[in-house]
Amino acid sequence: MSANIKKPTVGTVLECHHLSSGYDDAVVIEDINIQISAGQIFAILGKNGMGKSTLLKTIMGFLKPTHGEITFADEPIGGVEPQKLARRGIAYIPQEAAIFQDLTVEENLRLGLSNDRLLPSGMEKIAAYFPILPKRRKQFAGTLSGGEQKMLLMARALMSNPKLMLVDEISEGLQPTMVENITKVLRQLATNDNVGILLVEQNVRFVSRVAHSVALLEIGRIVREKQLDDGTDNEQGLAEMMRV
Ligand SMILES: Nc1ncnc2c1ncn2[C@@H]1O[C@H](COP(=O)(O)OP(=O)(O)OP(=O)(O)O)[C@@H](O)[C@H]1O
Repeated sequence: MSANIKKPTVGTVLECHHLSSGYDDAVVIEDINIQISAGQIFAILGKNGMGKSTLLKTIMGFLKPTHGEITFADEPIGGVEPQKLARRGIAYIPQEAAIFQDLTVEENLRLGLSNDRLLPSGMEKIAAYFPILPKRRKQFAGTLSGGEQKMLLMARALMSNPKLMLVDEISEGLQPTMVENITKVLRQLATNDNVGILLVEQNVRFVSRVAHSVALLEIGRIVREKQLDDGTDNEQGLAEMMRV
């Protein structure tokens, strides 16, 4: 797996510059500075309540920055509505299983499309990444297993050919084999499709295998950063970074 790590070489897709945000008067994330290139997987590690989801919600336009800037492909996007950002190429995969349980797999996937004519090419792409989903296209999404529902969430995001993916604790509650599967898919998306990926996670093992770069978030601030080395076991180093 790690032998496939591609060093990011191309332009910046996302930049947060002195970004702060929160809810009403409560500042939750403060002075966040990150830069993600096309083809790079950047992970933010943090324990419960540190502000990981708040960061993604701010980038995706659900919350307005109280300070600082966010740029996507060099364009400022702070406070731009989520639907507009989705059309511009940002896919958001929330922590909660945000699929429509009473719709079929295919109907859920169609919701990721701006134009129905793109369905065949979208399904082809999904078949390559998640072969099980086209086989289940007529099945109600609510009857999929928890892991399959996460796959469907990711697959729906892929239907729009995103340039940037914001992924909130995708590994939570998943079996190790499913986590491995998702690791492969994320790596391929970065390597083959040049997607920039921002993950927020608590799962050190998963992050150590999937990410190129890691930042540790503590009470809304990035306190440490680390580049992960190709082909070496990064898990112990990351676990130590979490502890100190
Ligand atoms: N809608 C909200 N209104 C007010 N405070 C909120 C809201 N959502 C989250 N918070 C607070 O913001 C802080 C950070 O929450 P956030 O969900 O961003 O953390 P997290 O790192 O994603 O945690 P977890 O891993 O548990 O999901 C917490 O103290 C939380 O209580």
